[in-house]
Amino acid sequence: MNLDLRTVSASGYPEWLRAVGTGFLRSAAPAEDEIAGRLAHTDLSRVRGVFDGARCVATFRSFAQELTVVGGATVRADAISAVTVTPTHRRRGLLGRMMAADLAAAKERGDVVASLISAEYPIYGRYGFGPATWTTEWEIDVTRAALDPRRPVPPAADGGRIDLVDGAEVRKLGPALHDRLAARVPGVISRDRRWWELNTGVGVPASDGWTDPFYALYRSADGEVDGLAVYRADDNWGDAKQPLNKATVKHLIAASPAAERALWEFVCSIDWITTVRSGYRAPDDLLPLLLPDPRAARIVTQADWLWLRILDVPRALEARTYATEATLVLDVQDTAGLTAGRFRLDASPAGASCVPTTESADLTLDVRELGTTYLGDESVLRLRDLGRIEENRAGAAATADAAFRTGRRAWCPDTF
Ligand SMILES: CC(=O)SCCNC(=O)CCNC(=O)[C@H](O)C(C)(C)COP(=O)(O)OP(=O)(O)OC[C@H]1O[C@@H](n2cnc3c(N)ncnc32)[C@H](O)[C@@H]1OP(=O)(O)O
Repeated sequence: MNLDLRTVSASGYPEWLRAVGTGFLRSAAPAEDEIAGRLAHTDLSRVRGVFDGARCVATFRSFAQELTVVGGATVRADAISAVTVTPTHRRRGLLGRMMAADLAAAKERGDVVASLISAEYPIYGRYGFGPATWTTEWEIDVTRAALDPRRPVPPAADGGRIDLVDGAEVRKLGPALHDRLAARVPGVISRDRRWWELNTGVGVPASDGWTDPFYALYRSADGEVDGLAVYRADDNWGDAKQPLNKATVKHLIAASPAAERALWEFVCSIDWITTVRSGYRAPDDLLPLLLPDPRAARIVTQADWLWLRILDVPRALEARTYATEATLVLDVQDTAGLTAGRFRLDASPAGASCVPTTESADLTLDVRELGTTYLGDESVLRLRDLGRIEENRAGAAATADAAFRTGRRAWCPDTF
């Protein structure tokens, strides 16, 4: 059987998109408006498919993304999405072929990392990816949170204000707010204009059944837009005529802790709302602890989120800053041969230099583990104790841990 791996042409795109749906267990063919909308915003040179005759049986797409690293700089990521293999063609190495082609092209282009959100944990480690951020979702029983029901809309105390606005206002003001979030939170990924459009109902395929959410903007005392909460509410009444409505937060981003606290307090203060679903947050989000009774917040999801594959060790490690000064020789194993080698890292809070070396290694690790520790979210000591990082010099794991970790955890607010 001839299984032809190739980039997809505009005329082959509808068939490719149909195959994506099949892989994600959606039997309905994509509608015309969905095909046209996606095609207009897709770089076809980065859309790959495997064709069995005329039928597309495997799909893979990547696009350019900026990823914030520790210290606030960004690196260019090869963002991978729409990975599917039709069930009739699974486990014949099609994903392996598509991945090898895409990562080789990314390396050639000079991308520093590849990124993805993994559908299932066991899929991507074999290609050098490791989970670099985690996520937590809470469900809050507002009636148990010990919030004072008489309090006015926060946050009168700091002079800021909250306004409900429409999608057009969010498209205008959201990008600059997001830039400020990206400058301070490692793990944040870029959002282009289309992201803001699709997330405010513009260009959404009719079959998706868009309904407007509520958009709450927080402005600081000096009028700066410091936060945005996007939420929807359901309509649920108890038999005794009590409101039992649930608010589900779709997005909540803030450029200051004051804005973040104010928006959570706001969402937890809306009359009729007795339950708040937080959406996917950093595991150390302010949310549970800002409630007078944090036990009102129950964790409903805790899982790996953004996976990273380092493509260029020196550029990746030089792009970020470190909590302490440290000198470490890292022996990075990479069976795909994309960035293997021994590197001397001279790290400091101001930046780092990372160069190939022949000095003896302090730590030996697979590129997977480097991806997992890159944003400071996983402990080098823990990975050593799991047997995944080899400590060649006593104390090196503790030194690396102190340098790589961050005070607040990395967070990727988006999926792709
Ligand atoms: C970033 C994203 O888009 S995430 C979305 C990923 N897609 C899905 O989850 C949709 C449903 N699943 C699928 O379409 C397919 O199962 C895929 C794409 C995950 C895998 O495609 P395949 O072509 O079957 O993978 P391939 O044959 O190249 O497998 C390579 C190796 O990975 C393993 N593998 C592949 N998928 C899985 C899985 N879901 N769980 C565990 N192991 C897996 C294979 O067993 C094989 O192992 P081996 O090298 O030890 O023999």
